[in-house]
Amino acid sequence: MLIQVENLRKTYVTYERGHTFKETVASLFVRKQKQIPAVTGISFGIEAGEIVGFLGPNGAGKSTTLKILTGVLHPTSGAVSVMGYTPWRQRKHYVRHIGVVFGQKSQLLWDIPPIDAFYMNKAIYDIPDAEFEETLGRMIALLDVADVVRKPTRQLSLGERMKCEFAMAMLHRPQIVFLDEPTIGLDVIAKEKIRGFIAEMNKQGVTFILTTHDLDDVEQLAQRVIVINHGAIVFDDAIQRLRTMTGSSKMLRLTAKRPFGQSFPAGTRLVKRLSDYEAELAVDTATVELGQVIQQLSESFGIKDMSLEDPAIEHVIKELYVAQAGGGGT
Ligand SMILES: Nc1ncnc2c1ncn2[C@@H]1O[C@H](COP(=O)(O)OP(=O)(O)OP(=O)(O)O)[C@@H](O)[C@H]1O
Repeated sequence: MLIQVENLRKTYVTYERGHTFKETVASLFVRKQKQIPAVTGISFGIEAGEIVGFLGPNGAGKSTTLKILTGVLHPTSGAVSVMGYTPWRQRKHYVRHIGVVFGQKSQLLWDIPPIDAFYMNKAIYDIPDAEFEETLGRMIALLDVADVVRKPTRQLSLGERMKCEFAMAMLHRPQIVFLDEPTIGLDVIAKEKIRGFIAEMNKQGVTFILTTHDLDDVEQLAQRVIVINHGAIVFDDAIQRLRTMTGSSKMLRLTAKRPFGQSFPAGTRLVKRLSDYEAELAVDTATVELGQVIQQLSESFGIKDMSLEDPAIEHVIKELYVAQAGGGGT
């Protein structure tokens, strides 16, 4: 196992200042402690070569987990082993094996071109000349940034800068790369380019752990998803399993020849009636055969047009969040 996390907890401790002037002055003398349980005992393992997506609503504890895994934050309790390292204890040696890209925080230097920052990293990581030139050439070609890397960073578009952030993160050939919202704010084309790059690096053996609010990132990249809510894991499995969690495993959009009546075939649920002739049905393929449903629909209403889709993953995720909000923590 490349990454092993056991019962990880992080409780932030902050001090209340009070709202009024009097309370603020009083808080200088007697500080009232406030505990924020950001991660409440999570465990998981990640194998080499995986791409794992971390999903969860705002404040769920994703960044906190990622910060602990990259060694910048100490947990309150629990154990983490990444390639045999305890990230926050052996940070100096550990960081040579990992890469980090934060969509909201640049690793490049604003006033100098990325290429100069790359050479600074070469020195920091002590990368041999030949290895560095080879990796740099490969990254520049893959990301198509030959001209871009020579312009001052502050002149770059967000998409160009993100490509350079990725190039920089890969120069010391990390085996694991942590990504925090890597496609945030990017246009469709830039997103595709970045996702293509991640997939290519993964083919070459790099393990990726990414947090994102963009479900397309997850759908296109991750084989596995860990959903975290209120600091606890509420789902950890293959992305395909997420789709089937709502029970209805196929969405059927139908345009009929005759107007719909009141009843639809058993094993289907009317999701949306778009008109007298158009409707969206959820088909529970665990209890009824799809072919049978289609035949019944054809007999009852006639089929003018029809499409079949998996349920939107967004829908499943929303249900997971809601279920947790009602059920409290684990
Ligand atoms: N330095 C800190 N001090 C106190 N509380 C913090 C600190 N950092 C995060 N928190 C709190 O811990 C909880 C988890 O935050 P975290 O940033 O890990 O969530 P997240 O899942 O990454 O959210 P987002 O999607 O909004 O980035 C939140 O309630 C947050 O307010």
